[in-house]
Amino acid sequence: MPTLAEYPKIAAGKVRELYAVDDDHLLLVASDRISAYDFVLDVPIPDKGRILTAMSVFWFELLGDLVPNHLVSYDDDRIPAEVRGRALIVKRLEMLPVEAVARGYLAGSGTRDYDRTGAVCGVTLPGGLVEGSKLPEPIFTPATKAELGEHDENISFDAVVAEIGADLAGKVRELTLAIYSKAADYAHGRGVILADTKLEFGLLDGVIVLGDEVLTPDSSRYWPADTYEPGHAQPSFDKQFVRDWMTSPETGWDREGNQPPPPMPAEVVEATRSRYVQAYEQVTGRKFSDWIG
Ligand SMILES: CCOC(=O)Cn1cc(-c2ncnc(N)c2C#N)cn1
Repeated sequence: MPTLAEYPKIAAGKVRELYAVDDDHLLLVASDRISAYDFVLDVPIPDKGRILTAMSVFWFELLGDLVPNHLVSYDDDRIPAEVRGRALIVKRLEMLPVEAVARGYLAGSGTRDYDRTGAVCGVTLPGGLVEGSKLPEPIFTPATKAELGEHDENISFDAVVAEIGADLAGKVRELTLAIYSKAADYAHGRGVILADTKLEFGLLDGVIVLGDEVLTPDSSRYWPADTYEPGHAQPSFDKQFVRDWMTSPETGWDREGNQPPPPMPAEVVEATRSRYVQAYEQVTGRKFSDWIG
């Protein structure tokens, strides 16, 4: 069993790292770090990396008939013991330079673009929609991959065509909407609204392959279905306890400032861990205690 230090690190995000295993394989590692209000918090959420990795594995399996994916293994000798259960051996792809986003509901930058222009990424929407509105049908709202710490920028479908060509752009849109629709329907039946999701695709021998993490609470908005009510920001299934703590009077933290947030108390950490476990078990029907690592 190799150690993580033996693998060259080739990319790092706020809460994940990517390492080279060999010419054809990479190791995608999910940490226990959590990001809220664009800050990576000091205190980790125990098992967050394992829970979100188990979620990606579930969705790769459920979506296997829709699209090939880059997952090779989540449990083999190439995975160092220190990251077992929160790391995936994946095929090395030629990644497409687009964040493939599907939205079934209006939220975040989608609401901002809609309020300003009546459209999102050039897709005109009906009038009268508000934050949290369910869209008449899911829409493809691509974005550019921003540098670490920057926000992705929403772009039009035509901009994607200019970047990767009409054929690939069309296939990426079709796959993104099909994957989102199947996953959102599946999750809704289990009490979770997937409001939107961000996917990444790559090419392997000319074939489009689904990469990255898929349909996790870090790449998607997870809302509890039982409290859904358009007209305001929906509570996050997983991050609401953290957000409420950060903005509570007792912390005195200013979200608009640039001071790092205060360290989370243990009860907020534990409550957040429980929400990740609940999201996993409720959506997949699997027991997290059965997951490796
Ligand atoms: C730190 C995490 O960064 C990313 O996930 C973004 N990213 C993905 C790749 C990638 N590159 C080749 N093949 C792949 N299978 C993948 C994947 N996934 C590179 N950056």
